[in-house]
Amino acid sequence: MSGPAPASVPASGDRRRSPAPAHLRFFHGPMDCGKSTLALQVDHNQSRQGRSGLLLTQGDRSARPQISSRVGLAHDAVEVDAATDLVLLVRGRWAEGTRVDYLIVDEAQFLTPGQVDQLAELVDASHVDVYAFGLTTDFRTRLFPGTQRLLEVADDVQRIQVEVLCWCGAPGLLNARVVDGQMVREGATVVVADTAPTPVPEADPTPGPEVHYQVLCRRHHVLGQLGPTAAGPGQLELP
Ligand SMILES: Nc1ncnc2c1ncn2[C@@H]1O[C@H](COP(=O)(O)OP(=O)(O)O)[C@@H](O)[C@H]1O
Ligand SMILES: Cc1cn([C@H]2C[C@H](O)[C@@H](COP(=O)(O)O)O2)c(=O)[nH]c1=O
Repeated sequence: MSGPAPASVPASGDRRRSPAPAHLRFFHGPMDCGKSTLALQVDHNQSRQGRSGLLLTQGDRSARPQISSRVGLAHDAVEVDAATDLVLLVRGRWAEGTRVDYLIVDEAQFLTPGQVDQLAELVDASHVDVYAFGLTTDFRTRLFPGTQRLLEVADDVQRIQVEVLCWCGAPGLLNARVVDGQMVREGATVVVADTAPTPVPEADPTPGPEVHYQVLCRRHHVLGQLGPTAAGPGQLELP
């Protein structure tokens, strides 16, 4: 057999570091539920065991090639896009002599279904553990294609337990896209933005529409009600 050694197996063939079968694990939830934080915690715990990981992201909120969490943690990551072949990416690391025992994949909702199948191939054929973190649904409450494929093929699927609260206090599971203060239901599936309004730079003479996201409970997502903070205190009736 030719070609580089599988990612998780050191050149010596010593499998002691990875005795259990590899898994594809998917953690999902709405925006702001702690996905990136958990991704960095998993990486921290795995690397403390002497395992070597590769972190992947696309369109991180920091606008940099990194995984960043609102808790304040951040770690450099490889920026991927829809054209990235994830098997080739990992094989490239092997070819450089870098071990890859596990992958941390943030913003996994943006993966194509084919890329999710590549992750499954890395698990099954090369014993790479994959930890993927992503949004459950888009602003229209529909599964992202990458999320759907992960739900179909992952060995283990967990909804993240940290509750994000709607403005009314109920658990918020759905993401609203807010454009210039109005909740919208039409538009491109992917519009990278944060949950807080982005300040428009004073020097910018032609600012585009201001886009941010807000997590709502199902009732207020259906009603399209962003709550008193969005409309100004006291302007909307409380439920
Ligand atoms: N100042 C803070 N102190 C404690 N926790 C915080 C703070 N700011 C944000 N968080 C936590 O960070 C979570 C968001 O984490 P993050 O990993 O950025 O979310 P996601 O990747 O799902 O959008 C919030 O739900 C909240 O629990
Ligand atoms: C709902 C929704 C979100 N997005 C974008 C917005 C953010 O850039 C990311 C999610 O970031 P987080 O780490 O979960 O906070 O996804 C999008 O493009 N389309 C959507 O419908």
